[in-house]
Amino acid sequence: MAGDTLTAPPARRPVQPPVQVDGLVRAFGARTVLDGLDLSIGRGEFVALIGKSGCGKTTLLRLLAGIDRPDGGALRVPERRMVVFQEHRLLPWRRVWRNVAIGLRDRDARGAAEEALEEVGLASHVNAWPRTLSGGEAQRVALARALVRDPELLLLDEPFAALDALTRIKMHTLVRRLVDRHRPAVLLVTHDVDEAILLAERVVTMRDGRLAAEHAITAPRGGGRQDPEFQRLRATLLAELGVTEDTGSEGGEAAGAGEGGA
Ligand SMILES: Nc1ncnc2c1ncn2[C@@H]1O[C@H](COP(=O)(O)OP(=O)(O)OP(=O)(O)O)[C@@H](O)[C@H]1O
Repeated sequence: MAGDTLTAPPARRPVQPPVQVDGLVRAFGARTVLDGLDLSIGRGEFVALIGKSGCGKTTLLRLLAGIDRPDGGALRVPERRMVVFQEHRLLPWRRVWRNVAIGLRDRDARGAAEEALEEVGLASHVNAWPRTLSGGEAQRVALARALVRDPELLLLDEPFAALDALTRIKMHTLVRRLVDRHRPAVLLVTHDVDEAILLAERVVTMRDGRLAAEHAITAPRGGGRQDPEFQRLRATLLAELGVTEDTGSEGGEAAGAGEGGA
């Protein structure tokens, strides 16, 4: 009879999310910036973090990057993690490919760098000097430098904030394509509500040192700003941030970038 021989199904280990943060605390003097923050990011998940200026977004990102240490709580992050900052941080005395290849132990570091540069559309700039690049090109090199290391976690700290609106739109498309291909877990810190909705799968907001709310993005990708779901979420997020849409003003500085759709 079927079932006589009972073979236990192979024990399945629960899949641990690459990023798991529990009760994170970080204080600077008397100011507690992170006050028991919890966050988890799944494998290949793209999370955007928004919140008023000074609420602690970069502080959290620096802790995840391992640049800073927490005062309390637990933090689990993958070993292979890379950060792209608002400014490109390229070394001006090294050619573009060498900037990408810095610290690579591969025997063919140059080949790997060239491949990554091709992926971001800069195959023709392999031998260029950083000072000859536009802002958008330099940020693409910074992206190539991050991706060439095949990170399990990609931390993006307002990487598009200093770019003009058109370049920003192109960067959105590029980043989404690269993330779809490489599938790292991503945390994007941004002031731009539209950017958060267009790029992420989940948007979390931060207030008083903790996550205040989270929203799964259900707006269809490529639906653009006119999509009703996009509009609804945008209004919700702006309200959470205390932004009055009429004037576009608030205590912080969250706003849209003027994008028709990525
Ligand atoms: N090393 C430090 N020493 C002292 N205070 C700090 C330090 N780093 C951050 N802070 C303070 O912690 C608070 C949070 O800063 P953080 O840069 O994380 O905010 P943010 O949300 O990223 O702001 P913004 O959106 O303006 O970039 C601020 O009040 C800041 O002055």
